[in-house]
Amino acid sequence: MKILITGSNGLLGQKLVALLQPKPDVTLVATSRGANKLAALHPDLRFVPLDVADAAQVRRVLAHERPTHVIHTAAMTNVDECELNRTACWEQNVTAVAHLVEVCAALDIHLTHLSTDFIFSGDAGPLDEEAVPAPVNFYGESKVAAEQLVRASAGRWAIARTVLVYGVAHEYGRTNIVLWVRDSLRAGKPIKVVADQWRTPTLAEDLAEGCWLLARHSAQGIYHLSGDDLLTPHAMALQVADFFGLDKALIERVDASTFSQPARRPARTGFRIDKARRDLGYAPHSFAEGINIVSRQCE
Ligand SMILES: NC(=O)C1=CN([C@@H]2O[C@H](COP(=O)(O)OP(=O)(O)OC[C@H]3O[C@@H](n4cnc5c(N)ncnc54)[C@H](OP(=O)(O)O)[C@@H]3O)[C@@H](O)[C@H]2O)C=CC1
Ligand SMILES: Cc1cn([C@H]2C[C@H](O)[C@@H](COP(=O)(O)OP(=O)(O)O[C@H]3O[C@@H](C)C(=O)[C@@H](O)[C@H]3O)O2)c(=O)[nH]c1=O
Repeated sequence: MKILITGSNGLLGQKLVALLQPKPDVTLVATSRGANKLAALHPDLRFVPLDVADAAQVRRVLAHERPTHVIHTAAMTNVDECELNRTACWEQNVTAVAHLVEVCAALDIHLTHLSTDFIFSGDAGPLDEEAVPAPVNFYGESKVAAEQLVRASAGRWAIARTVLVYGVAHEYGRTNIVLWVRDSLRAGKPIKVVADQWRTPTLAEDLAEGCWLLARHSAQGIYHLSGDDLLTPHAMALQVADFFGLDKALIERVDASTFSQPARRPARTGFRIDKARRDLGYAPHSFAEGINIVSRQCE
């Protein structure tokens, strides 16, 4: 099988390259906007520049590469930036998906599309695949619209929804909950962490494995691929501090009454992953194991 991934410079993209590149029965094509960040790590990686918001590039690259599967990870993932720059958010997260859906259906390419718990209101969680979307921020709205395009596709598709992904990436501009807590406490910096949001945080390597399982089986439908521990960010922060032996007094427990971000966050999400366990054999690490794995990758 020939797998083309979009957003290969991103956190999930980098884990997919690390997972798929060594597989003898997979021909891998990594694509992303801008220069390839993985050339030094994977010198024999086939990399093709692809801005998925450009319809002509999508058509040209997919027609030339002729993958059997696309794993679409590229997106604008800064939720606050999406709230403030809605045009760019819609371009990257919706218009781009319209191009991919059109070409994948025309060329009979199986499309795995990445989606999020942020399509939900956060009124009740953890959620299974039957839950009804009701987003509370613009990023969530864009990802609902993207799912609707994929679900209306005439082609073969799977939607992989995930939650609060954490891990270590190379030359990576963004942080995530585990690294942000560890690095803040190591620097002696006090942090305010919410105790009224609920998530099932996801190790990036587990998400990559779940996406591989979907592609390998050319699975069809919606799958929740997250961790299985339902935790608040405050509880996560305490676990990170304990693991690395850092000062928990620097962690201030807050809630929505005193902590807010430019974009609203859904309060209670998190996913039930029974369907992925049953259908795919998906088996994520616990949050504690995930912190341990991250610690072994860090400088
Ligand atoms: N991270 C998380 O907690 C969660 C992520 N998800 C979803 O999973 C997917 C992967 O997330 P993650 O790996 O964390 O995201 P990252 O932000 O780490 O990576 C996204 C990558 O997509 C690239 N990109 C953005 N726009 C385009 C474009 N038009 N063409 C090509 N590449 C583009 C970015 O490149 P550049 O650096 O140039 O911007 C970036 O490298 C996304 O679809 C996201 O919505 C869902 C739930 C949780
Ligand atoms: C920055 C910050 C975050 N938090 C909490 C809020 C939130 O529950 C959690 C993560 O906050 P962040 O703003 O870093 O991440 P956030 O934008 O909430 O992460 C989201 O990213 C997109 C891509 C998704 O698809 C979602 O699943 C989710 O992972 O940590 C604090 O408690 N204090 C803080 O100072």
